[in-house]
Amino acid sequence: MATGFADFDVLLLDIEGTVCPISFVKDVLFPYALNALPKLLEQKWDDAELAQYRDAFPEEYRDDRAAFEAHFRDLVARDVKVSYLKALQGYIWKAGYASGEIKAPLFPDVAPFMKEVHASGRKVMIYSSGSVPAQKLLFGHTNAQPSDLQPLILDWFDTVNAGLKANVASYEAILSSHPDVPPGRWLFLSDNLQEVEAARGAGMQSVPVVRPGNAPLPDEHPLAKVAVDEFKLASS
Ligand SMILES: CSCCC(=O)C(=O)COP(=O)(O)O
Ligand SMILES: [Mg+2]
Repeated sequence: MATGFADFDVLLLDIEGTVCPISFVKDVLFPYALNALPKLLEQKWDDAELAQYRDAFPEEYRDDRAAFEAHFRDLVARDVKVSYLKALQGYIWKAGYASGEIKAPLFPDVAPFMKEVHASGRKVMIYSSGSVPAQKLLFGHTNAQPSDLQPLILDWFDTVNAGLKANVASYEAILSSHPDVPPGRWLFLSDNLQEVEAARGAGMQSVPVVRPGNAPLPDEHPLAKVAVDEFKLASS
């Protein structure tokens, strides 16, 4: 059993700053997509394969390659968590994971904790601003043993099927997709206090996690007192 938490039936995990360092997302994933973008647009601008991602962008960027690329770069620079950007990033990252250039560096306690929760018959689910396909790539190519942790994960949520992570309604949507589990039997872990507050607003248990590379939690915030540190998730 994990220490410090009330009992739970569902472990719902954020990704960036919770299961892996923020630097992996900001310094590896985002630059990979930015570097690959010009060639992709040059080679596939008119391809049906790219059309589903291109057509999800606002109308003013869909028919103008330069404007499209500039908009993509601007969204990434501002870390805007908009679904159409996240979908295209996930599509671009696929080649990086497949070639072995990208591998997700999970914090050392993550895989043991997920395995422990799964082995005890409880459920592990993911909720990230990254698209569900991007989440599956990440957990399919980790530094853990085995590298593919997808078999441990029962369900996946993003801004498309749940909504924005700071909104209480998004957690209510997640709860409604598993009506067999009462809200109080969920445990959501995230580095983001707004997300933790929103999950609590929907009736879930939720605490912030403290990780190397994350911004320090404000001392005066009541949730800082219940934050959990690295290496304390798993009992083993
Ligand atoms: C699914 S991996 C990419 C993560 C990502 O794009 C992102 O914006 C991270 O947001 P999170 O909600 O996991 O903090
Ligand atoms: Mg996060």
